[in-house]
Amino acid sequence: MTHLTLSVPATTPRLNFDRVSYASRGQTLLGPLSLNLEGHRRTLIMGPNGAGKSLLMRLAHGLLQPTSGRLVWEGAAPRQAMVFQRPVLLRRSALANLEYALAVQRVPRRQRRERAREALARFGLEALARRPARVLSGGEQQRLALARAWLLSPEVLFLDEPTSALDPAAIRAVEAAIGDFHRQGVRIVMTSHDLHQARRLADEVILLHHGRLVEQSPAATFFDAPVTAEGHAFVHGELLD
Ligand SMILES: Nc1ncnc2c1ncn2[C@@H]1O[C@H](COP(=O)(O)OP(=O)(O)OP(=O)(O)O)[C@@H](O)[C@H]1O
Repeated sequence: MTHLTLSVPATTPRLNFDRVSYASRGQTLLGPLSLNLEGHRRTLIMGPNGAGKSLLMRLAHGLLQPTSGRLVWEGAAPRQAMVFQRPVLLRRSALANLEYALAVQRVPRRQRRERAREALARFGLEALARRPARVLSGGEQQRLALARAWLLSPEVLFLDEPTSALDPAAIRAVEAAIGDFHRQGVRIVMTSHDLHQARRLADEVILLHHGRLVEQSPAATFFDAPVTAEGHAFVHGELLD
């Protein structure tokens, strides 16, 4: 994977959750919660299964609308991309998947091939350009999804459990790519179950439990001296009930 030049933006977009909640069929699944996503950080959203991590991400990225409360970007909403646990890829080659993403962005046809190839090379996929995307391994598919996100030039990248189906080598490759995005100036918001991964990547941790915000702390605080009893239990691998 090629290394990227450093270009951290002077200002990072800030997203305010103001008493946001999300309900389905009369049942509140998330919130109400208030928090800010701010600064050029890597925020890891953690919590047990069903805590509401994916819902929080989907609300932040605008895929879901809150049932009450407000989500507000300070200033204009930034360019955003989202990477999912299992990438949704088209039934065509790796290269054609990226060319299609550029076509959707109305990039002129004559520029698409070169930019798509550049993105494949950046994520170490140039040898797989002609291979059908759906036969790529899980790790290769995830790198292709990251390459596709890269082509959107996001200011904020949301990642929902991007490595939970991958082996250690593929996890390392995806984590390295996330680090490159961040060094390039992209704000990272990511969900993970994995405490080791969070220790490697996080600048800040948000802990959810039963749809509630339990703790939002700098990573050093969260791992060394969590503020809440739930945070303490979570960091020590005890089950939250
Ligand atoms: N569209 C929906 N309709 C009804 N219930 C939903 C919907 N989406 C999520 N839920 C429920 O909301 C709760 C939170 O789901 P969410 O996917 O955010 O959890 P999570 O923390 O990401 O869990 P996991 O770690 O298992 O992925 C779960 O109980 C889930 O079943």
